[in-house]
Amino acid sequence: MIQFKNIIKSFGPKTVLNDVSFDVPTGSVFFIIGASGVGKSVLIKHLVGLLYPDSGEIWLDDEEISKFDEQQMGPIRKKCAMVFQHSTLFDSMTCAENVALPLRKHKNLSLKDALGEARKRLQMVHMQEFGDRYPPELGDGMRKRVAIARALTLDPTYVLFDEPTTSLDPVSARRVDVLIRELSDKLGVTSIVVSHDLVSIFSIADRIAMLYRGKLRMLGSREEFRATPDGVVQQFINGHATGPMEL
Ligand SMILES: Nc1ncnc2c1ncn2[C@@H]1O[C@H](COP(=O)(O)OP(=O)(O)OP(=O)(O)O)[C@@H](O)[C@H]1O
Repeated sequence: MIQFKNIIKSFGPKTVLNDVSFDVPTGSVFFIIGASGVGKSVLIKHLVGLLYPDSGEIWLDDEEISKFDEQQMGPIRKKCAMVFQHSTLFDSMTCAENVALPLRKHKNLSLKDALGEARKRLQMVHMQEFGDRYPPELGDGMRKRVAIARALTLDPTYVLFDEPTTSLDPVSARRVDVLIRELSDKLGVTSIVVSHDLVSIFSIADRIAMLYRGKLRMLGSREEFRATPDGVVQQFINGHATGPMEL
């Protein structure tokens, strides 16, 4: 379980997160939503030690990671893998070699064993037949799935997705949604997804946290979000140009 407790984070005079608290239940697909610039990426960067709160606590499986130094964050980064918005695959390596890279680095496997493990991860994302292809030969959706396979190499408990469907065509986006759902349902992975994609949110989220003007505006299920009388939430989830939201 992940717990954010009273997180405050400012950059200079600008307070981005102002007393944000919520829990992410284990095994769930948990979405963090909100307008551009509201602090969604800032929040998830705290989970891998890319940022630290000015005050407040972050707990991950009974450890207060917001107090951890760089060395202590090492094992946390294995437990908590991140899939960045833009694919960070190496173009000069095959997909299997890309996925094998963290195994070679962290598990000291031989090339042959690492490639064998990599092919298993590619199978998890339904990309097994593309192991010998190079990333530039593939479309954006397939590259995203290879990046997800690479994030799975060290058997993480948590996978953080930063806008995984942004810039994908609708069919590829839905395939990525299905995959994120499968990772939770079949492997028990807890997925934290930062997204604006309303179709994704309302197809696969177990729980949703909406940030607004530095605060947690609402935490709930898809049904609770659909039913809320909160005008700000309704404007956001219905994508209305006008309404009470201040941008
Ligand atoms: N390292 C940093 N230094 C200064 N300001 C930062 C830093 N990182 C983020 N910010 C600011 O924090 C605010 C929130 O940024 P963040 O990237 O979390 O937004 P977001 O909700 O993920 O937006 P988007 O949906 O557009 O990606 C922005 O105003 C951004 O400029």
